[in-house]
Amino acid sequence: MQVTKQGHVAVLAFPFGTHAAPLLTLVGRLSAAAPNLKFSFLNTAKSNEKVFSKIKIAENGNIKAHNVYDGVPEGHVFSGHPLESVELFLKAMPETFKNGVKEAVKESGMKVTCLLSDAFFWFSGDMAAEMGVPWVALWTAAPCSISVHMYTDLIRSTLKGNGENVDQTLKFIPGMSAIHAKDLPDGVCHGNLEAPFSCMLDNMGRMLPRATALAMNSFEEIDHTIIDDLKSKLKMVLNVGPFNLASPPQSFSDESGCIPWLDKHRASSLAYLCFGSILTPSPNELMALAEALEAQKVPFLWSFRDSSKVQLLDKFLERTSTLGKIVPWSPQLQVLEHASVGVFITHAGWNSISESIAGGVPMICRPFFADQPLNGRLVEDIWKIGVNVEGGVFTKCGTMRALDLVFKAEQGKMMRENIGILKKKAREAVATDGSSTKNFKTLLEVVSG
Ligand SMILES: [O-]c1cc(O)cc2[o+]c(-c3ccc(O)cc3)c(O[C@@H]3O[C@H](CO)[C@H](O)[C@H](O)[C@H]3O)cc12
Ligand SMILES: O=c1ccn([C@@H]2O[C@H](COP(=O)(O)OP(=O)(O)O)[C@@H](O)[C@H]2O)c(=O)[nH]1
Repeated sequence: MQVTKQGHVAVLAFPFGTHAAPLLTLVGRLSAAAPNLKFSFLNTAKSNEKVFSKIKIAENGNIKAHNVYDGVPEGHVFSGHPLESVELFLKAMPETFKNGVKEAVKESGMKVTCLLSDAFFWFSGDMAAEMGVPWVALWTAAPCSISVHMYTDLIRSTLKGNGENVDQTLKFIPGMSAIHAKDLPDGVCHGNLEAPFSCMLDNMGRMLPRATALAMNSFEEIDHTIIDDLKSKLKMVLNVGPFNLASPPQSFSDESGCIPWLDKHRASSLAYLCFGSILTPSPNELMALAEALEAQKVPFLWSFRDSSKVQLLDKFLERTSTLGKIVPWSPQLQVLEHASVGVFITHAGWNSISESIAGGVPMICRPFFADQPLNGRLVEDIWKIGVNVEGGVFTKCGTMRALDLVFKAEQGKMMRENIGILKKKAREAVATDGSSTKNFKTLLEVVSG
């Protein structure tokens, strides 16, 4: 599948969480299929450095990183508020990207022929209209969560007047009868609805109908009801994932020797733990989690990124040095495809869930924020491919019970069967005549004009 058309695609990346990485992966796929297209990848310097070092994109020289202002004033002293850098970045938009596009056009000598942005960037509709080019938005989370943002007004008006603590289900939205109001991201019907991030999500839901296409890191067969409903509200909905299956297998670095360590273990015998690129559980939860693994004698591979907290586990590691291994970073795609991994203890970030499905590994979820509670509900109640920790936080007893459920109970057997079915559907979607492959061809036509 190759197109020869020339053009210049301006790509706008959200530099927090794991958003820029899947967007760059998609750009790599598009560039390989359309080698005469130039891609200007606009992102903060810090995020560009991270994603371009980790993602080995087709070296055809047509993808160029452009650093945009991150919104942090010179000499700024951070307060330590977790959202501060995000809100500074949001405040500086869209000027940061408008300036970035101007520079990319000047440097390449080519007018922009398509705008490809993270779906968060609702202002891309106006930017694309001013340039007279298509706007393609990429939603890097689950189909269910973008649908929530499309229905924000209806959710707010329907749930209005019910106390914050009244637990309502969204039975008035197609495909969401099992979703609870408390599962929703902050900014939809709870939290500070006037906060910059909440306003961005609200604007996104209003502006997406102007997008020429909404691309998603998912596959149609995962949730036909919601995806069909999205198609009734948007011009074009193109599920072109799971990205980790749709892209050709990449060489990967395994500096900590994870794969050789996994090779020494029996099939479905161990737990893999990772909480994404932003989060680390509290010290109390870390200790509870460690005690549960030790008490159950479950071998574990733990990707633990927070060097300031890892010493909390020193004593635990001394006692369990023959049981488990802690690493600062793992080749997660390859780990989840390894036969020895029997359960993935995760924060329920979408990329992690998508990769666990691709690997056929049931999950124990401990959601923290954003779309993670919603993803945890999908895992436990809709797809039945895992469980959420009791009470929403790691305790020694609750985690031991969850491990027993997955490894020893009949319910765990059912989870493995269910995720095996989803894994098969995901692989069929990216096969030569699969739904995601067909959608990618359509996306390529839109992007290449
Ligand atoms: O990095 C983030 C920082 C922040 O302050 C807020 C968010 O919110 C979301 C989000 C919000 C609402 C929603 O419906 C989905 C996501 C973030 O998205 C992250 O996306 C990942 C997939 O690309 C993954 O699903 C993570 O769990 C989300 O946190 C990031 C940030
Ligand atoms: O040791 C690690 C930790 C994370 N990841 C990758 O980081 C991403 C985490 O994305 P997710 O959406 O789950 O969570 P977020 O980072 O957005 O909270 C996934 O693609 C993982 O494969 C990885 O490769 N190795």
